[in-house]
Amino acid sequence: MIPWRLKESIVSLISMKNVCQKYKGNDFFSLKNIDLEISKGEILGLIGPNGAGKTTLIKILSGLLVPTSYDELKLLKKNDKKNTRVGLILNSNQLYDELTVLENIKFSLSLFKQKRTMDEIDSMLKLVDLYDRKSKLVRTLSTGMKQKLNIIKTMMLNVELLILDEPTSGLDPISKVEINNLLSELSQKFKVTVIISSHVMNEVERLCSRVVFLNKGMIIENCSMGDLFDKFGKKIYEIHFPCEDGKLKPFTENMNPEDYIVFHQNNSTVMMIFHELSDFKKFSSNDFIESFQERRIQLEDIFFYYIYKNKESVV
Ligand SMILES: Nc1ncnc2c1ncn2[C@@H]1O[C@H](COP(=O)(O)OP(=O)(O)OP(=O)(O)O)[C@@H](O)[C@H]1O
Repeated sequence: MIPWRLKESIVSLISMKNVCQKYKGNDFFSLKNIDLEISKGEILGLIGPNGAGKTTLIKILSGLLVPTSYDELKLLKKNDKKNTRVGLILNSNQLYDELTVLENIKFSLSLFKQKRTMDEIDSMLKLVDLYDRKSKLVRTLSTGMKQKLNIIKTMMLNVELLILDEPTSGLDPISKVEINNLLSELSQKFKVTVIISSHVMNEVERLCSRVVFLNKGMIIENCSMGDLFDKFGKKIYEIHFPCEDGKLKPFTENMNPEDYIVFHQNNSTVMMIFHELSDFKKFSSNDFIESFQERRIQLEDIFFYYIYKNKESVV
């Protein structure tokens, strides 16, 4: 079972205070005043719209980028044997297509001066159903198989922190589920800390124990998945109106603006109400409404909430 709540004995793996990043030539900060603690064993979901700063943060976490300024920056350094402790899997092919599956693993091990027995390699290959393909050239693998190989190859380096940028991008729904199951299994089996940056909200919701929400370079939410859903309640009411904002006033005038968002989608105005709605009959029975739906709240709804609140779109 995926843990929703963080365990009591929290050991901090990474800690940063007031981290800022401004790229050369930009007149804005890509990251602004970032305070973040990452604990051992957690699966952290990094979410936010395009350009929010997720990749920039990942680069800093993996030591690829030194931020413009910071008050504190405790990252995972190479250990005494000079082995890497951070595995970074970017949204690109990090394999050698003209080498076999096994050769790719062996090359990676030798590059990072790590040793694995053939039994250990075989058991990892079996874990991801690639054992029968170990002598095949990587270019003959599907995108999903390549991603699985990328992940186990990195895990065999004994990393303590695995960072993945869009790990399921370009994969079919089955492969997506398989990759997420693999990450969950690896986290539990090897106690590795996992950070994933993703736009696929239902995956983050299912996989991650904590979520960090970035917007315009700032952290606007950072809490356990359980606490986030406690905050927003269990249900959501989604109401579609014909596209005439003015007519919404009778519906919204007695409501707390913090409880709902309004935005346009196709030819409709969509209203999402986030807390128990006392008098929802007035919505469901109104002729003016195109559709009224009561459903379980999802992370994607909360994502919408933060984005539209940030745009001050409340009617
Ligand atoms: N090397 C760079 N030089 C200048 N600006 C950059 C550079 N890298 C990123 N940026 C800018 O910093 C901001 C944050 O970019 P970043 O790639 O971190 O966002 P992101 O959340 O990963 O976006 P996406 O979801 O689209 O991948 C953007 O405005 C981007 O244009």
